[in-house]
Amino acid sequence: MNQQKIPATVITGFLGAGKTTMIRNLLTNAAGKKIALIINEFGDLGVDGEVLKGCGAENCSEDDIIELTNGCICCTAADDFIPTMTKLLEREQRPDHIVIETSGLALPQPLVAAFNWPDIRTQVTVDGVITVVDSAAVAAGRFADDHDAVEAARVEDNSLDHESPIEELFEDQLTCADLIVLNKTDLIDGDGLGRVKNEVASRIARKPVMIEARNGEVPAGVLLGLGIGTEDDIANRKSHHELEHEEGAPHDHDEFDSFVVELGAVSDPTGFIEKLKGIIAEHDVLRLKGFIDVSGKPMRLQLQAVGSRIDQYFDRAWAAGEARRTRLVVIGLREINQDAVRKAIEALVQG
Ligand SMILES: Nc1nc2c(ncn2[C@@H]2O[C@H](COP(=O)(O)OP(=O)(O)OP(=O)(O)O)[C@@H](O)[C@H]2O)c(=O)[nH]1
Repeated sequence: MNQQKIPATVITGFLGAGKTTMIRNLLTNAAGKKIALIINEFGDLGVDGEVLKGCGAENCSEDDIIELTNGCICCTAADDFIPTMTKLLEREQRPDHIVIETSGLALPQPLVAAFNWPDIRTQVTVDGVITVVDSAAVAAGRFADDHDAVEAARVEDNSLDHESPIEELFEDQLTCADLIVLNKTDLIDGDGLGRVKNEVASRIARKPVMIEARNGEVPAGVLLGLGIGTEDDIANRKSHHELEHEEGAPHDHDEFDSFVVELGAVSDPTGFIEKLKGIIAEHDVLRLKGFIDVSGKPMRLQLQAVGSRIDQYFDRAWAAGEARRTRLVVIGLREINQDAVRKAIEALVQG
């Protein structure tokens, strides 16, 4: 039986950071995958929903864009978010990926915790939390382009149960992020970008996984892992080059690199995954996706990692006559040392 779960990505970031712009770009560049969008906006009254519905992307129809306007998604998860997810999962044509755009004031942690709800946990896997940062604002010593507007919205909003000052919210959104998108880099110079990177790094204890973007243009493979050929069929075996030139892809993205590592069976998947985390951190791997052949197990272990978040579950039995193997697609920045990553991963199964 196929027990494939639907990956869900949470996108956070302050008002005006560029979340909607990034998602809009994503919808026109989604490698033919069907995306459902849950948008939580209660401050700016359905504007983002209208913008996104208006983009006419085939893989995300108006029905697939669901707006939650009854309050902050992280404060009302049980009343609003969970029933919405349940309905989405009951649909005959289920999405390939769920994207949740939180309001700029949401705390990601409670939302991520909501994915542990019994009905949801069995059908959906949290792919990752992506936090979009307004680099121009941060370089100028603020967190948002209109800092006062964000603060005013926070103070005025009666539906917010949490009263974190804006700086704490910024830190929470960064701390929870598996991938940080430094957007609006067109508005700053190299020195400014350096300051932004330092500022972001100084606010989180662990090593942040950061990428730079203009107008939220990040390939769907990097952002959501879409179109990355982890399966064996030719249609899915898109090379790095092909991925960059998908129809509708805005630009070529020479700043990213992807490659495949193939291995034999893994006898200790827990130890393997733990060590894989170290390799991901050491080599700044942005995303890793694939499956593991676990010795002696009839099912294959599906694996997806965004930054240091790794999720794994047995998705289906190996078919009769199917060659069992471990296959991982690795995505990093252009500078990634392919050989070193490959050797490090290979060494994990060589005892
Ligand atoms: N110069 C520049 N402008 C950008 C970039 N990304 C987004 N913008 C602009 O910034 C403004 C805010 O972008 P949105 O995508 O609406 O931001 P958001 O995070 O969705 O904001 P809210 O939905 O209000 O929380 C828009 O006018 C965008 O056109 C960028 O990389 N560079």
